[in-house]
Amino acid sequence: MATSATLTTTHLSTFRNILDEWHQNRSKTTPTKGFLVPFEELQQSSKKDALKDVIVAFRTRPPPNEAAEKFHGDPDAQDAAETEAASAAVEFCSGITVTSAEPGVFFAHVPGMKWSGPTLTHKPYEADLAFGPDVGNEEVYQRTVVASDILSLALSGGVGCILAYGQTGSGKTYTMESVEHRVARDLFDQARMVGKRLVLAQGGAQASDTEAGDIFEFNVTFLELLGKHATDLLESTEEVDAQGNPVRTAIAVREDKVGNVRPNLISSLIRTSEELEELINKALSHRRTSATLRNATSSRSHALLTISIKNKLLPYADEGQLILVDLAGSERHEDSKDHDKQCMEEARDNNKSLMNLKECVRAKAKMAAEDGFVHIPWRSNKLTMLLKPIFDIESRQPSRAMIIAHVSPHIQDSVHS
Ligand SMILES: Nc1ncnc2c1ncn2[C@@H]1O[C@H](COP(=O)(O)OP(=O)(O)OP(=O)(O)O)[C@@H](O)[C@H]1O
Repeated sequence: MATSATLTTTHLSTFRNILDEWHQNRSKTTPTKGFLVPFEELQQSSKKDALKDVIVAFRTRPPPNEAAEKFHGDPDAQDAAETEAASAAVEFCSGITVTSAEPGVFFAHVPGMKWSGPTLTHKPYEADLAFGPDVGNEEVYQRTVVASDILSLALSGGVGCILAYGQTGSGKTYTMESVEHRVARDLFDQARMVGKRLVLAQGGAQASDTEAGDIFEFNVTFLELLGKHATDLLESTEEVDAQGNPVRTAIAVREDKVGNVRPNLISSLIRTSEELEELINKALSHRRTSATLRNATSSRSHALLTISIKNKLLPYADEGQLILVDLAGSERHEDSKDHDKQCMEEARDNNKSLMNLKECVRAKAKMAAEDGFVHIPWRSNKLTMLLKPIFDIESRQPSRAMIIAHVSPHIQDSVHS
């Protein structure tokens, strides 16, 4: 049985004691194994064999500083107001336990109530990787994007996709923006290396001055999907609506006559890391944010950055694609109850598209594991239609999806998690 928010707050100290005891017992029985390769050795590591088509990583954010301090108890907190503030803060930090490890697991500590008093059920969830609150953005990037070799896959004509998934306020944009900037930093160096190998393989002499642009052409689009409405984040506009949000041209998301989903977006030719970085900054500054109960700067939309990579040496080869997706947050009913009608509809459409995405990811993972046919319902939603290169089983292109699932540390979110 799940408890209400009030009940959770009332029994926080009991929950904290149960949790402390659980942590003590767990450390005796299950030593944490940690990551297979230490961070310092990651760059040299060649652990790239047997990569899966779908890789899932958990990430949790640290609680705000003052909440962490209060969680460990303030013996001097005497008055009721202080205790109440401590209780409110404590809610932030006791709902889950994520230990950084590979393979990874997170425990949701689900509060409940029995005749004998408050209880916590410790539910484990497994994934390929897990990042606790102490792991920084560079390490997350190295262990996900770099270790899964997604840039090389896209440069070799495949489709690489990185998705940040999770509840609103759980840290998706924090992760994804850092991934986007690091991809901008690394893509052209990686392209130069892949390009040189290609020139050699074609019997050409390895020219030390081969540049990424000699071999590849990079075109970038940036789409925002809010509810059912798609717009182009690279479109500049001065016009704003009654809420002060920029008014942009609606973009149709549909299959064309030959089955491609190619929305009519501004496509920018990019030649250097700096140009890509500038474009990302421009698009992100256009992204709409609004305050929600859980996040003062919630994005509330899906943002898809797509880098198409044409190989100039192999004009008939498939174009590689790198798709970086900062998904809209899933919102519980309680999180959206203060929304106006339009926001409610958007939250409902967002949740629906996320459900659909989950179905497609599960079907793709099942298909990869069983090596047989599984129907992937990617046509049911605009979001999954935009991810057709990943989900279409008729596609000849190899693909890999890395899902970074963000888990809120808040105890009242454990049921949702
Ligand atoms: N790992 C982290 N370390 C430090 N701060 C973090 C971390 N993750 C998130 N934050 C901070 O938490 C706040 C919420 O994060 P963010 O906006 O990324 O959440 P979100 O999941 O994208 O939310 P929404 O779906 O509402 O847009 C931000 O202020 C962000 O800087």
